[in-house]
Amino acid sequence: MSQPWEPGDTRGPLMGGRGGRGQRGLGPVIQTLNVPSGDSVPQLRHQSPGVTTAVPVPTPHGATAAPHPTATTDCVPTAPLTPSPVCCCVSPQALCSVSPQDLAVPNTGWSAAMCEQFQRLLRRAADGSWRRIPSYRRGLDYLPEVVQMAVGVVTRPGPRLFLRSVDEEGAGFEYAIFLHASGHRTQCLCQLGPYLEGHHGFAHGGAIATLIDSTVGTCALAVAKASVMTAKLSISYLAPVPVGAVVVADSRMERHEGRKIFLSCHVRDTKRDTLYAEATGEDMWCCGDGAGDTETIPQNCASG
Ligand SMILES: CCCCCCCCCCCCCCCC(=O)SCCNC(=O)CCNC(=O)[C@H](O)C(C)(C)COP(=O)(O)OP(=O)(O)OC[C@H]1O[C@@H](n2cnc3c(N)ncnc32)[C@H](O)[C@@H]1OP(=O)(O)O
Repeated sequence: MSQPWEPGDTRGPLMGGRGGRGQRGLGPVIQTLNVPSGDSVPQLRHQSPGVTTAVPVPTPHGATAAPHPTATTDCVPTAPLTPSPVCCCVSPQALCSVSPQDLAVPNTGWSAAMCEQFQRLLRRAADGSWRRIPSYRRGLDYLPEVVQMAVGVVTRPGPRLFLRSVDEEGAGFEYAIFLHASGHRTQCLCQLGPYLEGHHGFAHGGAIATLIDSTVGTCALAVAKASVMTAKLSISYLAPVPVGAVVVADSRMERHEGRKIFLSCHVRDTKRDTLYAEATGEDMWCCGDGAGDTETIPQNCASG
């Protein structure tokens, strides 16, 4: 029997297939999902605390469920976005087999709340104090500054980025990261989809950790301007995050010492009423001596 998917297959076990994202545009809970066995898993809506979300219910014959009540189809950004970068990778044949698609923009899986917050952050970025960071399926592809600083010469396509491993719009992580002009702070607007469920109706702690690690890691990358690795991550989970919730992970560099960058992160709801998690992390320059200095940056990225 053939494997449902194999390493290197960009579809992954529960994914809609190459280029599937953007083609179907059906949102998080309105599709019949393909599972490795070939069975289908229709999505039914389930009311959990504070959110309407989806639970997959296996049936022998999949049915198409009704659209997600919060999904929107007119989720079109009104403010100008950073244009998708031209593919300028070192090995175009290897890296450009899949056309680059910036995924840090609204799709039909984004809830109205997610779209609203995205627009708010775009408006805030209009004065240049923040910028939206494009995001792709493959973490380092098509992003010249990161390709150059992180890996130098790329000879083969990179693996898929964990956060972009689900093609179904709205089913996994939907997010856009904004980088402060100081280069010392990142904010990730994120909607946690039904595939990230842990306890019934709530996001898995590992999903929250992934969100935090990525927000912190992007901040560390921007600080280091070189390849960094997470060396330590300490998270306090303070309140469960409902599946489907829109949250903001806010990370900033606290200081750096030699090769170590010390960062903090807070995950809140968009109204800042609920603090879901707080974290501290240490990222390390992978090579060299770091910045060579000790620096503390408490103030210069405080806006917003
Ligand atoms: C412009 C921006 C665009 C952005 C565009 C975004 C693109 C999209 C990006 C998404 C962003 C995703 C971000 C994901 C980030 C991961 O998920 S990374 C994966 C998880 N992390 C890992 O796998 C790391 C595994 N660990 C390691 O590789 C190694 O242990 C490390 C951390 C590199 C350190 O190893 P090493 O360089 O050999 O260090 P070593 O010489 O042993 O020790 C040096 C010092 O560090 C200390 N140290 C070593 N390890 C540790 C530790 N774990 N904890 C604390 N201290 C330590 C030692 O005690 C020593 O201290 P001193 O004696 O000097 O005082």
